[in-house]
Amino acid sequence: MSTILVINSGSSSFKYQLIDMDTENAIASGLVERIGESSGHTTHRGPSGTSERTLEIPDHTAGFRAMLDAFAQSGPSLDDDPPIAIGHRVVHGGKRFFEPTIVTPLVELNIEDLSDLAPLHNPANLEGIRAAEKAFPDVPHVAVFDTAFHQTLAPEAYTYAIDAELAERHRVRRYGFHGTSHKYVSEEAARYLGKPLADLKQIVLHLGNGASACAIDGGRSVDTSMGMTPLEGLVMGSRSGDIDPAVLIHLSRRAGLDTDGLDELLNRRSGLVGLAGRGDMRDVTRAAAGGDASAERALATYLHRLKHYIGAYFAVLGGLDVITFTAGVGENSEVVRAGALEGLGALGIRLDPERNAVRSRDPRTISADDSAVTVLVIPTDEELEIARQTQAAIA
Ligand SMILES: Nc1ncnc2c1ncn2[C@@H]1O[C@H](COP(=O)(O)OP(=O)(O)O)[C@@H](O)[C@H]1O
Ligand SMILES: CC(=O)OP(=O)(O)O
Ligand SMILES: [Mg+2]
Repeated sequence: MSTILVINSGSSSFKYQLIDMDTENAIASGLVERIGESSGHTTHRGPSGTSERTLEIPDHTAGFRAMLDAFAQSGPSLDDDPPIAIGHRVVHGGKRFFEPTIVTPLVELNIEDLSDLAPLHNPANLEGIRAAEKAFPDVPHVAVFDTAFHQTLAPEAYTYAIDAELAERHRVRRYGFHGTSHKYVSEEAARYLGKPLADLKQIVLHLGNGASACAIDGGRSVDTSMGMTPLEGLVMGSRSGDIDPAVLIHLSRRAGLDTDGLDELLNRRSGLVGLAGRGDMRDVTRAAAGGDASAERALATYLHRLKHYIGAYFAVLGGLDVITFTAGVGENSEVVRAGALEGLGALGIRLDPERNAVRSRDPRTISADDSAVTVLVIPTDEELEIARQTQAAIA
């Protein structure tokens, strides 16, 4: 059996899947959570069921070891049947990386060099790569970049209107993220509808802990809401998304916040956390339904921003065939889907409330039959997409 192990590292957690490339089925998958907190947690699903452990996981290296222990204890054995390659999600590829790339010491240096553009993500990605190289020194490691899918953005979509020379020197431009997910989901949408990708104007709303919108024309990313870093755009779990840049100037002058303080504010104490004191959309929608005023405000702000991007991308695309919701919030929250599309009948967007209420792990249509724009829910599978690209890179 040829398998590929995929590591999708986040700032305080990582997900993994061992995928059989002949069938594209996950033989094992799991989650290592709360890395760096006093009690970490692992969940491993393998052929013999699900096993969980609570233990201290100080860093991603320890997290990787905890994953190897889970494989050793609950199977399948990675010693008896080692993967043919390891695929790694790397969030920021800057201007250098547009393709899945076999990891070398030079590639690692470049990923490290891009860390200040993705401080929550690239250091964790690199730590995952290094731990994996120690455990599997004899197989190729492939980096698959979140930024790669957005290489098709036109200059007017990636340019910030500041001093051009300064921007060039400091690599300031829109790169965009979640590209692996936007690519996978937009291709799945075309497949589900039985229509050529080349004929479709699509908006994909990737709403997880981090969230981004993407306008896709004929399979090419033409605009996306995240920017130079994964901070711009939509309201997220703990990130602000769009904000008047002068707010930073004001807060540094009047509230005594230095650059680290501003970084911490915008990346960790903003978004749903900043507005409602909690970053998980399940808690926010529950509290809002119970009449909690700050949760109501947080949800309304989140939905207003989403609607704003849907309208903007309709205009950028010059028409629209499909809107697809994906990732944790997009796949699971009927309240968010309904709220984001409420009042968009004039754009030909009409939800069917009964279809929207269906809970399922399958791709599904949630728009009404008379809706000009088809609205879908499609579960993302970044790990499968990374495995496919890893296989192509080593072929
Ligand atoms: N039933 C649900 N209703 C609303 N939100 C949900 C539900 N299930 C999961 N979520 C949201 O999904 C988020 C995680 O999404 P996910 O795509 O796994 O994020 P990430 O990959 O960024 O960690 C959680 O923080 C939670 O807010
Ligand atoms: C790029 C990004 O924000 O990723 P995540 O949603 O996994 O935090
Ligand atoms: Mg994610």
